[in-house]
Amino acid sequence: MAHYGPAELAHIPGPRPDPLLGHTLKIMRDCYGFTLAAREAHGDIYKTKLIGQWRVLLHGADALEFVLIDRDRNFSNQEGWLPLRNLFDGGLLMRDFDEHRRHRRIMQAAFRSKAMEEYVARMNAELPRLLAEWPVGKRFAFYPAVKELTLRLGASVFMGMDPDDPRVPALNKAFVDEIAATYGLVRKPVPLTKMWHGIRGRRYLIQTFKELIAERRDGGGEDFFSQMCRATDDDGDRWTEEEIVDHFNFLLMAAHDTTASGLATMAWALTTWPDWQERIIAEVDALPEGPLDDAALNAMPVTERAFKEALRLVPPVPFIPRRTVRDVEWQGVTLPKGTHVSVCPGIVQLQPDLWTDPDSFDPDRFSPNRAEDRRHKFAWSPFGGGAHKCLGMHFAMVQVKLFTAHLLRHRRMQSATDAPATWQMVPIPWPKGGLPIVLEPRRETAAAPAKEDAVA
Ligand code: HEM
Repeated sequence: MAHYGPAELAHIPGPRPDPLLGHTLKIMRDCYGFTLAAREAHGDIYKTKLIGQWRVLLHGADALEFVLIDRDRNFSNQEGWLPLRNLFDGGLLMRDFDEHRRHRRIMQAAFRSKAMEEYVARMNAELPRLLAEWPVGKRFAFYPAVKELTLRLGASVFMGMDPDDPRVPALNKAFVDEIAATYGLVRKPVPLTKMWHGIRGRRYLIQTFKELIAERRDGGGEDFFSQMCRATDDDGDRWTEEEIVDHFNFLLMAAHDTTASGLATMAWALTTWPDWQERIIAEVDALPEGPLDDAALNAMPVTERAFKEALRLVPPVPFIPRRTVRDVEWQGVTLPKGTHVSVCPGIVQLQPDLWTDPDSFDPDRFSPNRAEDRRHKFAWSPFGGGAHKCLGMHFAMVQVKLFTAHLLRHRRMQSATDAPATWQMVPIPWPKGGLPIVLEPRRETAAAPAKEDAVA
C-alpha cells in the first residue's frame, strides 16, 4: 500500500490526499460519508489531512474511552483544538491537566443549583416573549430563527442585559464573526478573511467584557457573567480580569452554537416524526401553567429522551480533537509525540453493534428498560467525557426543555418542505436550507398572542 504524509506517520494507512488541499474539500462536503468510507477501507486507525494538518482518526467506543478518560495524561486539549486557536485561547477547554482542573473548579461555582435557579427564572421570563415574535401560519427558517432567539436569550441569561438592549446586535455580530472564523481556510488574520473578522470580533467582545467586570464584581447580579466575576473555588481562589474575559468568551461559544444545533435537530425530528411531537405536547399540557420550576422540568421524561435521541443522531460535536504529548500506543499502533488525533462520538452513536436500528428516531431506546446507551460507557457521548466533559450538560437539557415547553404550549411545528433535511456537519452541524417550518396555533395566552399577520 502507498504511504502518504509525514515520515513519522508512514506506518499509519489512509486515503490518498489531493496534493494541494489534502482531504479538506471532501471532509467539508460530506464529512460522515468520507469518514465511513475511509474506515471501511483502512480500519479503525487511519490518517487524513485537513486544512494542511495531518491527523489520525481513532474509531470506536473504546477509543473514545481511552482518549477522553486519558488515565496517563497523554493527550493535550490546548494543542489539539486547532480551530479554536487565536480566537478562544484561555477558555476552559483550551487548558490542560492540573491548570485545567484548578480553573474548572472555579467555573463550577457558576453552575451550582442556586445559580441555575436564577438562569431558569430568566429563561422562564424571556422565552414566552421571544417565542411570541415568531410568525404563525407562515413558512420561516427555524435554524437562523433559533440562533437569533438563543443569542438574545443569552444576553439576559449570560450577560444580565435586556434582549432588546441596543448593544446586543453589535455583541452578537462580533460573536458570530468569531465563531465563523474557527473553520476559515486561511488561519492568519489576512484582511477581510474570516479570521480577520473573527479576531476583530474577539477584540470587541474582550473590550466590552472588561468594561463590565468592575460593576459586576461588586454588584449582586445573578447572570452568568456576574457569577463568573465573583466565582471562587473551595480555597477562595478567584480569576484575574484576563482570565474572566477569556473564560466567558469561550463559554458563550460553547453554550450557543451547540444548543442551537441540538434544537434544530430536535425540531427536525419532531416535524419528521409527528407522533413524537404529539407525545411531547401531551407531556407539556400536563405541566402546571406559568413558569416551569424544577418539579415541572423533572416531569418531562419524554422530552428528555427525545433530546438525547436528537443528540445521538446529530451530535453538535461529532469529532473531538486532541494532540499527543508523548509517544502513545493504541491497539499496537504507535502515535508519535505531537500527533493530532480525533475520536468520533458521531460515528459511534450510529454503530449497529451498539444501537438497534441506528438510523431511526426512537427516543424510547433511552427508557430504563431498554437503556441502549448503557451498552458501552461511551456508546452515547455527545457531551464528551473525562476531565473535559461538558460543564453545561445539565444547563443545555434545562434550556431545551424550557424552550420546548414554552413553544409547544401554544404552537405545533410542521415541516414546510417535502425535501428531506440534509446537514452541513462542519464546523458544527446545521440543516442546509435552514430547516423551513410552519407554526400552527394551538392555544393563545397573554404571553403568546397570535400575530396580526398570521395566515393560519
Ligand atoms: C447540546 C448542547 C451542548 C453540547 C452537545 C456540548 C458538547 C460539549 C463537548 C463534547 C465538550 C467536550 C469537548 C472536549 O472534550 O474536547 C464540551 C465542553 C464544554 N462545554 Fe459543552 N456542550 C453543550 C452545551 C453547553 C452549554 C449550554 C454550556 C454552558 C452553559 C457548555 C459549556 C461547556 C464548557 C465550559 C466546556 C469545557 C469543559 C472543560 O474543558 O472542562 N456546553 N461541551
